Amino acid sequence: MLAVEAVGVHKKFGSTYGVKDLNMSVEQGEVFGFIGPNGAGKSTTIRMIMQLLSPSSGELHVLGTSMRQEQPELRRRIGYLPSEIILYPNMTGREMLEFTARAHGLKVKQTEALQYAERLQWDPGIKIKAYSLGNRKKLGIILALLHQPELLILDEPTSGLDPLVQHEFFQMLGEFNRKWGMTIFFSTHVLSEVEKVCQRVAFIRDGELLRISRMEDLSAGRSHRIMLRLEMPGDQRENDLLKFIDAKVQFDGTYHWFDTGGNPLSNTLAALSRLPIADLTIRRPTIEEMFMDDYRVQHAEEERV
Ligand SMILES: Nc1ncnc2c1ncn2[C@@H]1O[C@H](COP(=O)(O)OP(=O)(O)OP(=O)(O)O)[C@@H](O)[C@H]1O
Repeated sequence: MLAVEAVGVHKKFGSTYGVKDLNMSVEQGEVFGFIGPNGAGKSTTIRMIMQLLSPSSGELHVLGTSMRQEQPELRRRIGYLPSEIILYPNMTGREMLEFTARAHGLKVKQTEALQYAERLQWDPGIKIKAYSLGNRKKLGIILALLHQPELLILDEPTSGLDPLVQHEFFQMLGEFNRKWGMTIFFSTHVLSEVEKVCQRVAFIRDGELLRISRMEDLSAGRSHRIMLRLEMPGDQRENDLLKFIDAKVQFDGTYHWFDTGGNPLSNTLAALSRLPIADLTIRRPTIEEMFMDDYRVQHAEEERV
């Protein structure tokens, strides 16, 4: 059984698409990252998985159940952290925990909620209206975990959490995944987050899923991006050394841009040291650039076939 399976799913809002022809499957027991810029369609997808929106067309299955009809029972098997959490402002954190636990037929002391609170450095004794953004987020995380769900859906879980708490949170996710086989689906726009915990990652943009990659395939053997300004002005693309480093070197009027390709960075730097450098920036490609590179390569291959 798959945890999530989308086949040709579209979601239209009037004349615009939230999601277009989404085809994706998430295995049970997998930690799956869902990456994309603002407005890409991440929350729309998550809201369809959570039955808060219905697909306009296509087939969506969650934990083996079709989303064609309301499936209230399914909610008990899923933990959900929305990107914006709605809470009762006059309750304390502990009262909110008790309230949600009761909805699951549980008492807080039967759950691990207070251990999670300690690990996330969260104080349950404060009124919700007095919580900072980070503390609201921590409460949202604990509420989503309270009933130890089979499938945990996290929409931008780390915004507002400081780095130490983020680290602990990722540790916890890894433990739940290993200990209980919890499937974790989380959306983010931060590469370092998916690198830490995800086995596979999907990239979505403008409502379209561009690609799904295994984490190790995405980052293996990646080149660096170099941005170089030379002492001499003007287009130096015909310079033998630059052509040797990357035959596809580009020039934007001020800077030359190129990739190290499969060459070790030290070889590129040794070659560059023979040029009169005025300014130099070296960076890893962003996740979007990685996906776009893979996407172009894939399409070029498809066109050749
Ligand atoms: N209820 C709605 N009514 C109309 N358009 C919507 C609605 N919800 C989302 N959209 C549109 O669908 C597209 C996808 O939005 P969505 O919120 O899913 O993106 P996202 O990837 O979650 O972005 P963000 O990171 O900014 O939350 C956007 O163009 C958005 O304006």
